Amino acid sequence: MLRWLTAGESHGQQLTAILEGLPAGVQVSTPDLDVDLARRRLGHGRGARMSFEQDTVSLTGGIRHGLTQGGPIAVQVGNTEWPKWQTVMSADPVDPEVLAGQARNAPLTRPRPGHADLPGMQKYGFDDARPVLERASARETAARVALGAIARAFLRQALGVEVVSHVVGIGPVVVPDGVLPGPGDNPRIDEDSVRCADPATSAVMVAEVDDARKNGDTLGGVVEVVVHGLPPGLGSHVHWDRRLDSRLAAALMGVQSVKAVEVGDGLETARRRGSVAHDEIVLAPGADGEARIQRLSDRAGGIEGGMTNGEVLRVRAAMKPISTVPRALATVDVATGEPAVAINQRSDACAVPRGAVVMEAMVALVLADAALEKFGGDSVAETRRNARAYLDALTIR
Ligand SMILES: Cc1cc2nc3c(=O)[nH]c(=O)nc-3n(C[C@H](O)[C@H](O)[C@H](O)COP(=O)(O)O)c2cc1C
Ligand SMILES: C=C(O[C@@H]1CC(C(=O)O)=C[C@@H](OP(=O)(O)O)[C@H]1O)C(=O)O
Repeated sequence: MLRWLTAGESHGQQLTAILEGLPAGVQVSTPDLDVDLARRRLGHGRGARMSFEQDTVSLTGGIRHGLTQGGPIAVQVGNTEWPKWQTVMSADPVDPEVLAGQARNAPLTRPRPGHADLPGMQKYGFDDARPVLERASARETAARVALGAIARAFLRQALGVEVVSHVVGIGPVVVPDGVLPGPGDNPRIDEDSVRCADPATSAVMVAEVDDARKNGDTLGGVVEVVVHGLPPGLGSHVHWDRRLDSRLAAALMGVQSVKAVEVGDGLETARRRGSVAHDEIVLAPGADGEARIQRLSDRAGGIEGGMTNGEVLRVRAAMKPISTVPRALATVDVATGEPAVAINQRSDACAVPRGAVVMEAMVALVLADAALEKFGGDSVAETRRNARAYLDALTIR
């Protein structure tokens, strides 16, 4: 079983993440994590912080000379702004007079509709939104992306699996049907400022973000994660919490701002008749010339009965618009009980392109867990052997 946890606040010293259960021998080092962390900072519509945040990453446990050792892997991602926040975010008590002189420490009492501020204050008994927004912030996704890079390395080395993503919608602008990134397409898609695989739609998305920003507004959208090279049989039909689709949905829904998850053609499938909703099975010659099982379509998004079916996996996550709206929304000042406008500090205008990289990380972590459940292995070589033996033994393939 693969387990992972993150800790740390948006303006704290650093984020910390632990990944436990990965086999030994996975080749991964700091530059691999840097690549994905840098991808997560990009995107038209990003806020000011993403232009200067460095995401200084350190691997502090579980990896030696570029290879995993089989023990828990510890990762730290430093926050560039820590020097400015070290008094306000100090773990240890600070002299109240020193704190009183810190403008940054002024209580935030005008909760933002759509953010965690108000329910978090009510639940944890705070009269200041600071402790809530510090942990609710999607800053935490930097830690998940660092772990996702490790899971990605494992999937690639053990199974030849590639996880890619693209933005399929920003606000009302959506890509045409049929745009599907191939296994090596991430670098090309990363070059597009909204991570859209269709250049014509990308230009309209950029204009939409510019228009929202000009009008003091924010946008959400939809990302699709596409996974190539998965064997059939990851996940299971036998119990709800072993289904791969339920595990993917929980992981994606657990990303800040995600409001819906769709597997394959999802909602559209519900509107179709059965005769045109499923993926018919045929025998056709494979690369080696032998007859192999193939599908005439991939409407299911590569999952049937809670298991991978050997086709390309496609999952979508819908992100709501950023809740720190510059044209600030109505709220109540919880200190005075008077009507007010919500807190509005610097913020992303649209985080969908960055969100796509986070979704990749979550999908990679869930798939690495499912692959280890199916194939086991204390070394990546053992996982690889087990997977090969399983595939070779399939009577129907
Ligand atoms: C990558 C990413 C970046 C985000 N950036 C911001 C931001 O700059 N400002 C903001 O108010 N919300 C931002 N959000 C969304 C908030 O974290 C989210 O609205 C908050 O957690 C409450 O949403 P929830 O109810 O879905 O958890 C971002 C989300 C993601 C995934
Ligand atoms: C810091 C990140 O995203 C942050 C997510 C976020 C939120 O409310 O979710 C609010 C903003 O934080 P700040 O006000 O410090 O700029 C974003 O920048 C990051 O992704 O690394």
